[in-house]
Amino acid sequence: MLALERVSLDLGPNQILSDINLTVSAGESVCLVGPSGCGKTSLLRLASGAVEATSGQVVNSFATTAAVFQEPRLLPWQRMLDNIALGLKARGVGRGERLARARELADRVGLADRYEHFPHELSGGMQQRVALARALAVGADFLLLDEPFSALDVGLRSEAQDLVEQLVVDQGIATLMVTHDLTEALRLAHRVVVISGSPGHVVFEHWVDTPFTERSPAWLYEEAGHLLRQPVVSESFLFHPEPEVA
Ligand SMILES: Nc1ncnc2c1ncn2[C@@H]1O[C@H](COP(=O)(O)OP(=O)(O)OP(=O)(O)O)[C@@H](O)[C@H]1O
Repeated sequence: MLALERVSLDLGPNQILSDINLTVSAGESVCLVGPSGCGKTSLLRLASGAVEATSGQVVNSFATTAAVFQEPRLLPWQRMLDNIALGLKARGVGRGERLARARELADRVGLADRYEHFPHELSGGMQQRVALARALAVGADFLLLDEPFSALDVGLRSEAQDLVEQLVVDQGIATLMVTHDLTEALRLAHRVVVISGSPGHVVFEHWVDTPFTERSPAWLYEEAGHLLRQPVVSESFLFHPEPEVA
């Protein structure tokens, strides 16, 4: 389980996050949405242990946490299988065993015919699937996903979402995912958390009770419409221009 209790974060002179209470339970998928700059990535960095809270408590009791970012961050000089096996190498797993495991994962993310390809020989969507397989290779029971599909076109994006849905539904992997896209959040989450303001704080939480199999495109748009009718949610998504200085 991940638990943030009354967490605040200052970076330099600025308070970025204020009084955040947030939990992610085993097997739970939580999506964070909110306007640009409200501190969503900073919250993931707190969850990963990359930064420390200025006050409050962050407890991550998942066995293995792994992260996937907006850009795939693959090693360009390594073939696809070696990229997937990177974390296993760092953990001292022998070459034969780690490549066997990497092959298994490449098959699972639909890249069975690309074992020997270098990253530049793969499409953006394929590279992102490699990044996901690399996170899974280390046996992660908790995935931090920072807008992992925002650079993909609509078709690839939907494919990648299917993959995350499988991880959540079939394998019970817990996820904390940042997205700008409310329909993506509604498709993949058990719970949608809206963050807003400066400093960022949780303004709304929405439990999605509809089973994953029943979340059709029509349902997603209707549900997003419902959510956006909540004033606190629509205000978060509105553009607030900086007041002009005379
Ligand atoms: N290392 C840092 N030092 C100082 N300020 C920082 C640092 N990193 C981020 N910030 C500031 O913290 C605020 C929140 O940034 P963060 O990237 O967490 O927001 P976000 O909600 O993920 O934004 P976006 O949706 O645009 O990716 C921003 O104002 C940013 O400028």
